[in-house]
Amino acid sequence: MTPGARVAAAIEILDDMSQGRAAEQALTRWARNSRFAGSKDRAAVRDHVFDVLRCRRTAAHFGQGQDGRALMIGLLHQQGADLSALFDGAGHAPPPLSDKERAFPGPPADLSTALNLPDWLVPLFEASLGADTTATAQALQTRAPVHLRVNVARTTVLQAAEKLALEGVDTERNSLSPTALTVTQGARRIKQTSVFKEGLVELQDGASQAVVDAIPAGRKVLDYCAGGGGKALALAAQTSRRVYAHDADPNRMTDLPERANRAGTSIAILNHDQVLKTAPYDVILCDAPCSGSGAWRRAPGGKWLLTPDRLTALTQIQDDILDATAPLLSSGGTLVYATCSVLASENEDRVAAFLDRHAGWASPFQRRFGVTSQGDGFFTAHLTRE
Ligand SMILES: C[S@@+](CC[C@H](N)C(=O)[O-])C[C@H]1O[C@@H](n2cnc3c(N)ncnc32)[C@H](O)[C@@H]1O
Repeated sequence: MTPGARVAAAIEILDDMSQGRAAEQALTRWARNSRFAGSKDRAAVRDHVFDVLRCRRTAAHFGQGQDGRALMIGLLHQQGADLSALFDGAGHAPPPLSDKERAFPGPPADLSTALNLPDWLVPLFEASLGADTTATAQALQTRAPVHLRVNVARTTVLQAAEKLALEGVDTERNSLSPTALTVTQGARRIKQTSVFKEGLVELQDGASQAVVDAIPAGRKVLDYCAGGGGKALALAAQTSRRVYAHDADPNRMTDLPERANRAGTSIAILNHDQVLKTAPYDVILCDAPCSGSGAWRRAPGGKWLLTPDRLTALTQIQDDILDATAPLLSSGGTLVYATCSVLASENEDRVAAFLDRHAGWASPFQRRFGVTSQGDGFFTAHLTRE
């Protein structure tokens, strides 16, 4: 496909999404109907669509509209692309720009458009992030870096990096975690490498790894919101641990046994009754469902779907999860709370509310991670009984 044809495909997909289809569904639908598209074409089209999702408001501002064509014109204008070369009507490229489309407006005057955030979220970002608000919102508009966790139970970081380089994946050390590598070249090849297939590395964000690194010693560990199991696998790589995984939605853990097997470790999956029967635990990790605002580079659709009501509902779920797990902790154990959110209402406020509800508890450790090249926005707090 020509660069113009890739833009036309992104326009088609964005228009499909305006009918209520999720990005992944719309991309899959397009790919199914476009067998001529090679893997590089699909990746380029996907990048266009996700770039728009990260910068939807400025794209609509510069493109002077909300449809796929306007959004792509606005995005490409922002990116400094040569629009007349892409919109030339040749082959499958979109038709040339009209005079109106070429009359680009100046920069947006209002802050929420400039920051590419919904209006209601700007005060929450400001209250949570203060002077870091603009930098965080801007970071959320960029493509997410790719990080790997080296399975140090099976290899060293140096050996993994050398083997990856031989298979065309270049990496450098990530400052947030001693097990983390940042991919600098060849990210799309990772899953085809023998290093990945043999379980020597896993895809995992740097800050997510740092959250696990900070978890205190303790043999019996319950990952209560295990999801896909990224953190459970990182915990299981610490050979001193026995890791149990639970999730309210067991389907989310379907791949976990196979991933644990590939990593040469094992994780016991527990349903709710088994969680109660197996208690107490030395450590309980509550990587709670959250807005995902620290990871909106990866899943930008969430930025536009979050509502004030949904955020309030999430904070109630976060409180409920902490209340449900606190009694399952052994004496001297640590309850670890974590989110990939940058909002204080999901982070420090939840810890404060927990301490208000539970006399005799303290939070000896809290850490926030900003949205950077080294990791997503995360928060973690340790809760202990005094
Ligand atoms: C942030 S994700 C977990 C990500 C995972 N820990 C990882 O590192 O890959 C949150 C998970 O919490 C689960 N969840 C939601 N409500 C829950 C509840 N009340 N009890 C347990 N898990 C819950 C969701 O199904 C989701 O998989």
